[in-house]
Amino acid sequence: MENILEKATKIKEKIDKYNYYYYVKNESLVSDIEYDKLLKELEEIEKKHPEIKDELSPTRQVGSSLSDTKFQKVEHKKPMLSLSNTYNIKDVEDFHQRIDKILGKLKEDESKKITDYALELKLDGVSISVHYKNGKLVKGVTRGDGTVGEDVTENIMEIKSIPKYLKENIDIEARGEIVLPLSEFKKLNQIRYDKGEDLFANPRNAASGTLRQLDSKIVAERNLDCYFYFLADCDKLGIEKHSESMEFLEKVGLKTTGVCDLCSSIEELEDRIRYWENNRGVLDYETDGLVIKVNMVELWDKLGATTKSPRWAISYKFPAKQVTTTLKNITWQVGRTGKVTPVAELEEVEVSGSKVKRASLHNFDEIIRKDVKIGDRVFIEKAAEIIPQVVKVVKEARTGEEKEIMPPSVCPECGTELGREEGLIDLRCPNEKCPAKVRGQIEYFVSRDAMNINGLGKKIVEKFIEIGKIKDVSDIYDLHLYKDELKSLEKMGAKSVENLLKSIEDSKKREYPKSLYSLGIPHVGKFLASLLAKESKNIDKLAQMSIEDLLEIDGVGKKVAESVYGVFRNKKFLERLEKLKNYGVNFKIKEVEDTAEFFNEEFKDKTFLATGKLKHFTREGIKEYIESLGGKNLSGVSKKLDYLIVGEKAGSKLKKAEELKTVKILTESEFLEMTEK
Ligand SMILES: NC(=O)c1ccc[n+]([C@@H]2O[C@H](COP(=O)([O-])OP(=O)(O)OC[C@H]3O[C@@H](n4cnc5c(N)ncnc54)[C@H](O)[C@@H]3O)[C@@H](O)[C@H]2O)c1
Ligand SMILES: [Zn+2]
Repeated sequence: MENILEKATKIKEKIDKYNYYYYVKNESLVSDIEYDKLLKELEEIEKKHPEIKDELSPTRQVGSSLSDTKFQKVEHKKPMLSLSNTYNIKDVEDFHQRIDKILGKLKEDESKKITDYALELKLDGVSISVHYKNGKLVKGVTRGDGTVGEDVTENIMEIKSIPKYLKENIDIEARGEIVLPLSEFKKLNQIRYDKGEDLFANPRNAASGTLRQLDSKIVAERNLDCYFYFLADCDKLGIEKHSESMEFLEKVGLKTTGVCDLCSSIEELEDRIRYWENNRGVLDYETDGLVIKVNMVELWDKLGATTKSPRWAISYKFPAKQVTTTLKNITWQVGRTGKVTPVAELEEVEVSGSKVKRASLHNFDEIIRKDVKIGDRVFIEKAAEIIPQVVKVVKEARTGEEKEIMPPSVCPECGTELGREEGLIDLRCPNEKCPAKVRGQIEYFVSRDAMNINGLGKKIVEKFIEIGKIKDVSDIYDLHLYKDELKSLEKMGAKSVENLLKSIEDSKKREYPKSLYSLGIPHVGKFLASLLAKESKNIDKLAQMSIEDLLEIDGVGKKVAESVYGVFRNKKFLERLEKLKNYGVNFKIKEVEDTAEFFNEEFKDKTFLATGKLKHFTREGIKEYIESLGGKNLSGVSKKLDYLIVGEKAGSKLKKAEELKTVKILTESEFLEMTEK
């Protein structure tokens, strides 16, 4: 018993501290998921041991104490509660069962057992209650501890989406969520980063920190936004359904998210949950989940509330995007350009539904700016399909045992002394033969958007670099000389060797934009590679272009022009290019002539015109076909015309061609015969 009490007290102390940081200082010491777990743990203990329950337990309290607030306190007419949350469909089902049960018990309401739900986005910001009198904005109050909030009227006056006047002269209280749009959040953190200030871990902390500023000018600068999700006393306005309240809010000029999906079964709820799990990425604000509400307002009172949350609503939380973990070590990775990047080695955690052990830190400057040390508790984030990033350090969690991170002075792969290019913050290995660089270059060269060579995995590349058979990307095209070595590699059967060699051989025919991209010219990504390929037609021409020529291409800026100009004056690059060309790798745009699948000498550079009604082609279709065979289309009959294809009812054009005598006249079937040669 003693133990349980001690345990509960310890958890409470922790939660109180987290609450204080979260609600008062607008900072998170742990991720939401860890916080929620801790709170659940406390709830379980209290359920099993009701005797230790106390009124001040965080399981019964909303928010955090307002004892040292800088704002005037205002009591809410009706408490502003929290929401109980779930992370899975099973809990949503339980919620639905509970409601059904309660409503079932209310015999007189049997006829009203309408459990239609409204499903909304749960915006991750700060809640606000706004009051309008006679249509005029008079007050804005934060949720505070649920009973009493902070008067932030002056600040909300600076938020454009909270209108000073409604479209109707009415008295209402509406509640909503103030958020910092993602685009604004990025801007704000960039400014703070440039100034060397601490970063906000997420838009919620930034929104809360901004709203609770004493200086309303700062609020005005940050472009907060607000979406409403609740209309108090809507029944007095004759509104029966929550969804109708939302329409009403819009009508009087208060913005909602516009998402209020009506569902009448668990299946429908599940369907919408899945939908929003996959599609929330398109929104410019952070959503941490969905809120499911009983739509009939009349039922709300019947269902009631606990001291902390209503029983008629529940939040369904999405898998956490941000979690905290311990940074165990830093390793240094050498990329294809020689850039040496710090990689955070983490205690494994689950984030956005996948297990993560490593995160990127970009460069040494980032370590300094974020003040990262080995042993730190760090927030990491994994947004859709992006490599996890270290967001920030929890400095309050430091014990004093953390170790300073030192940048390496030599390349961890080849031992060469590292340098910094002028004006650049990145450390670089200058050794052209650095195995890590060659490895990175090959990985890039064979990748799908580049040469698309299949079967050349890391292991093979490492092995061949080790035995000295690959020193440069171009050496890939000599691999056919080492069939035996390839076959001797683990898991490489004769068939896979054959497939690999075929894939290497096929890559020589890769289109010019792709082969150009494969060269890994700094700043030339996929788009620029296609643009440069299109403009230059072949690599020799590109090599001759001056910086001015390059700048003339729409879409090419100074950085790219200098980079392209530079590589074609780099001996090592030119040597590699020469080797690749000698192996037969394609570096020119395939003109129509040679893209022709059925390349046909008779068509090459010959001119064609079709007239009359054709049986097998439309007018456009035959033109395309001619081009695909290497021919050219003319629009009129002249001495330049080589062939006139005549269909039914050919008229003046045929006559003219007959007169000229230089034009060969073909029927449609003669033309088709010609293509089959
Ligand atoms: N990381 C930390 O240290 C820490 C500390 C305290 C709280 N928290 C997080 O905050 C949560 C508790 O905070 P809370 O009480 O604000 O609850 P909550 O944020 O989980 O849910 C309630 C709030 O959701 C908001 N909301 C957004 N859209 C809504 C909509 N359509 N309808 C109704 N409400 C909507 C409202 O502001 C409401 O007050 C915890 O579960 C935890 O995730 C984290
Ligand atoms: Zn090196």
